[in-house]
Amino acid sequence: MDSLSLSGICRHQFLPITMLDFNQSNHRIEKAGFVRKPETGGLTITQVASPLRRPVIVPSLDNETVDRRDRNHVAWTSVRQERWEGELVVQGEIPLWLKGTYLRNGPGLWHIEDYNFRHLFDGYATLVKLQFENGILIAGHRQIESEAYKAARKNKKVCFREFSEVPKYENFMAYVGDIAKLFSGASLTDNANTGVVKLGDGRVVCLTETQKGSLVIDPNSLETLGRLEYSDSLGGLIHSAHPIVTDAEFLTLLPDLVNPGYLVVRMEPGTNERKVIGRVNCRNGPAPGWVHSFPVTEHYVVVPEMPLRYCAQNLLRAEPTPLYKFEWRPESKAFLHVMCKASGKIVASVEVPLFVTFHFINAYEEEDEDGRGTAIIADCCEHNADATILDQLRLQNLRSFNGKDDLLPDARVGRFTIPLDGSPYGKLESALEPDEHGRGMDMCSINPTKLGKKYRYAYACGAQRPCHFPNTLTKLDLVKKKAKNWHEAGAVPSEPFFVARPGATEEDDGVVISLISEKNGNGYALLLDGSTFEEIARAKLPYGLPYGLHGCWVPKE
Ligand SMILES: CC1=C[C@H](O/C=C(C)\C=C\C2=C(C)CCCC2(C)C)OC1=O
Ligand SMILES: CC(/C=C/C=O)=C\C=C\O
Ligand SMILES: [Fe+2]
Repeated sequence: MDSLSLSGICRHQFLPITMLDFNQSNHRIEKAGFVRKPETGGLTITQVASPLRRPVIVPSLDNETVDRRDRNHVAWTSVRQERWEGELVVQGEIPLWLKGTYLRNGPGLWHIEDYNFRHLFDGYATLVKLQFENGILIAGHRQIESEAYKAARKNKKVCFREFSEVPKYENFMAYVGDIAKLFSGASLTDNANTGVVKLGDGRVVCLTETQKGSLVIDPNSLETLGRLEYSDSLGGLIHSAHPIVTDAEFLTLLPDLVNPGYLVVRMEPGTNERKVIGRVNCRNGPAPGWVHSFPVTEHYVVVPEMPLRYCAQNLLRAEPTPLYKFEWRPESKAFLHVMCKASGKIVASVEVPLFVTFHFINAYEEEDEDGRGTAIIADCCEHNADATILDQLRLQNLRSFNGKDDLLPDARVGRFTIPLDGSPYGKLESALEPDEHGRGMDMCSINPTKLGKKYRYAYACGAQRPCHFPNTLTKLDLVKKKAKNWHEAGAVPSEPFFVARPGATEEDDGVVISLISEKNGNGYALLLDGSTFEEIARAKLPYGLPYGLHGCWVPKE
């Protein structure tokens, strides 16, 4: 679908409710109805029209006026306008019990003026919503108004330190000044582009790795309401991008880069105060391992100490390194620490084989016949101890897929066994044969009622080779050690998100939601049955959206 046909389709099928294009402040309009192609730096002019017959952006990396659909996948192309909302036409049937809003966050804008970002994780946050009620689906997206995003729009340049992008310094003194601001956190980004969570008190918060990037949003309008200011004095600048959030608590890890270790903290609903449960000192190495996520069981928090360590030197650099703010330190080894949630005491600390993970899937306690805990099982999307996955997520690599070369490094469901009898070593094995899911594995969800408990099913993205990025939706049966894969040629699906049917007794009784970015530039919301993993509904969006990372469910009360 091109932008000209968008106008017709929108009026008849998508019923746009609101729309705002980027042209008003972000991109120069050469003349009415024409825009400079923003990602080229070239002068090619493309005529476009929007549902309201105002000019909108057709982002392209090409320097010629060609059909961009053949060249650059919409998954890796900046979102074309600031916001949109409208009702979608549904093919199939949305279950009537599905009442609420699925929110998905992710980096959706990878350029400022003519400057193009390099890494997937640098993009300014785009929040997407799918509101389900009575079989009707209203969709929308909107940019999150972080200080970093607003400053970049206003000043037409990167103003804060992002995942890999840093502001361009006019001279050495400006660089030194910015480094000084790094220690206070002032120069760090608040671009909350990673996840979105609903706290027990109803607040909905978008998150990233920086603590200042905890932004409260309105789940209906997607408006940015303000920063969640933590009222404690725990300090530190960073935290895990994936807190464990339930109606009862918000648990997270605060890495300590000065005295290598992690604080395990807990925040009650209705407060902004995190309280320390306990501290884990690193067993090895000059800095803590990256804690993008961590798992919990019913009684314990598992703190991972990966050989992929934060690196102060790389943090200070003006240009990205292959491992960005991290470094690979195999000699520092890998450990898992187990902390009792009630007492803060460390009950186990074991060395494990080297590993690399972004995402833990779940964890649970194993017991003997007398109900005594014998071990903890912790599952994660494990990248075969190869940190190069981080560099594979450069946009140039993602955009360069030609349908032939197979560049996605192998990954698996890594299953750790942590003995609770004082043994010094833990085990790491594949939970199922990785060929079951094409040796790709990331972006996982489970039935939230199984959090910290023995579970059977997980949903994630696997791979149909050849590919550069996970491209299947996969249901994992961890008991039968089998996977069922959904795949559509050329499509990039985002994290399959499981929503349980109210009153369900079976673990997989529910739906799985994903947003699909298609090869031809289109996109749709997809609903699969959680049990059969067959399609139950899909609804075409007015235009394909960029890839997004993590989501949450806000039930309608
Ligand atoms: C994954 C993933 C990437 C994205 O990260 C965003 C930022 C701003 C991360 C910044 C940093 C590190 C990754 C390491 C230590 C310092 C700091 C600069 C805060 O969010 C994600 O979830
Ligand atoms: C997209 C991704 C990690 C996202 C982190 O939040 C990993 C994909 C790897 O295969
Ligand atoms: Fe993540």
